[in-house]
Amino acid sequence: MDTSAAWTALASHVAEVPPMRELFEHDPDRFERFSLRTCGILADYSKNRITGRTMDLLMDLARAAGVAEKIDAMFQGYRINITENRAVLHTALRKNADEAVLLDGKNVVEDVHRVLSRMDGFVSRVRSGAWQGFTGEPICDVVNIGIGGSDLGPKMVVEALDFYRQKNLNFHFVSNIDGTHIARVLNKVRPETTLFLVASKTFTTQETLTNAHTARDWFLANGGTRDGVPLHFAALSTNEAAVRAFGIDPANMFEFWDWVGGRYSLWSAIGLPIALSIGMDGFRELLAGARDMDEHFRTAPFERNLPVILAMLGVWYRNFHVFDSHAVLPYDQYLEFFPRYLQQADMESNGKRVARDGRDVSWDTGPILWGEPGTNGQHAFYQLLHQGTTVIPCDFLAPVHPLHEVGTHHAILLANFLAQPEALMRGRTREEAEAELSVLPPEKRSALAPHKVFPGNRPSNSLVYDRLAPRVLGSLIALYEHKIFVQGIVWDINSFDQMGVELGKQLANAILPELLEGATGRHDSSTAGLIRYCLSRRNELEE
Ligand SMILES: O=P(O)(O)OC[C@H]1O[C@H](O)[C@H](O)[C@@H](O)[C@@H]1O
Repeated sequence: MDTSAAWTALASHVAEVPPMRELFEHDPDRFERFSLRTCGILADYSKNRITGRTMDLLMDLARAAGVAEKIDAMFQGYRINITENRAVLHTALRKNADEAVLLDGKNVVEDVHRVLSRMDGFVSRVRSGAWQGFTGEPICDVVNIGIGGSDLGPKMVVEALDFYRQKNLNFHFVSNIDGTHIARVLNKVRPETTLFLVASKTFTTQETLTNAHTARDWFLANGGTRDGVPLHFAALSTNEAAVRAFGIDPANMFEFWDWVGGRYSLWSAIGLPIALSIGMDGFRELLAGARDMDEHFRTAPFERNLPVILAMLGVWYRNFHVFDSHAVLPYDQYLEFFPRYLQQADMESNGKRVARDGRDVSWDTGPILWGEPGTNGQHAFYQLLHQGTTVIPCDFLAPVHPLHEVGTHHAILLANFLAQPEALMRGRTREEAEAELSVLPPEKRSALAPHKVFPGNRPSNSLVYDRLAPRVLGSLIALYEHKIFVQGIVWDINSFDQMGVELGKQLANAILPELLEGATGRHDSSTAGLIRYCLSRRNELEE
């Protein structure tokens, strides 16, 4: 990859791009040239270190990497997850019922809509109160027990769309094996009125099964009856045998399939908490928004294709400027969990070091992704964004309209949302800094001025949508999914496995009996020392 003509051309082009301030001064149409409206989102990518030629070269690289062919292959259900020999078909989860996607000769869209209509029935019964707990009371609290993709997506969307939530239902998400997590939730709910959704693609995940057992024990110890279990426990999974073995009736299981990656699963039965919160119509709107973006991604020419553009800008920074991280900064409190959700989507997908053929890559792959809502972040880490020695490309997101009616908050929020990318791009020169300090005596001025200089030329994208609603949220999430996909193609990695999470799990399984039985196995002196310390300190504390 890094020896291709497109790659080499980009490598020598880096030095040719003037600072952004200059580019804006010389081109009054820069915003028009480098912005795009699609799927309810205005994306301004003009505050990037790019010229028209940069974009041409980046699109050459995308073409050389075979992005167009790979997009087709994904949508058609080819087994592009090569290490697991699986298709990658989260896009089939949002197809209309009259469309078809064939996998091994079977139309998977039929399965998708069969499960959607089962979800529909369940959702309306729970929301209307027709679904009753073991004492005949309706459900008030839904506790989703899952981790990773079986937690982050539904949790992020339920929170993001809380405005649309049916207000007599409350949602809780338990993921961590740390018992504190479930204990705190169980303290807030009543067994009579609580519905537990055990969400796990594999239904073998230690955290989820442990938490689910704890929830069931709590239910039975607090007045719940064995006959009542089916009224209070449902499973969202691909693994019917394991669901049965756990004791959940398959009638209460909402199914999905191995061609849905965990981090791409919120569109499947894993989205049941979303549907319970905003209703099935809202959930279908979310799917429709993702479908809008799928269509855009599949059909728009690369030059006007938002996921491709954002992906290639990311490649530009990661590989040709060697910037390590990428910040996602929603100026929308409802998107509080969006960066955290994207961490799994992006870092589990593209945190890879071998190419598809198993050879070590000689180029950088996925960046560190992180972020917090604005304006909070401004009062925490933006100092580094503006004046630190490292450059962090940012995505700023904001709604034009708020979903509340409190005072002038939204204008202030938007002013900040607009000012930060401007400040990052423009910076402040030494002369400007000195001019601002003109009231000071010259020696004080020159002592202070360097601290007030902002280098500027720091890149960002701004994404603006009307107001946060299911449809545009669906488009936004799918935008990032496809961006990650394109980058994985360019980096020639398999974005769809996650083998890097295995080793730690295996070692934890080896250490657990040592902690329970008090014997130390074979470890390096650091790990052995820590185990010994924990065991002896625990004994002392328990005395
Ligand atoms: O849904 P589950 O099978 O319980 O998996 C939950 C999570 O577990 C693993 O650690 C994977 O790295 C994640 O990709 C996955 O989302």
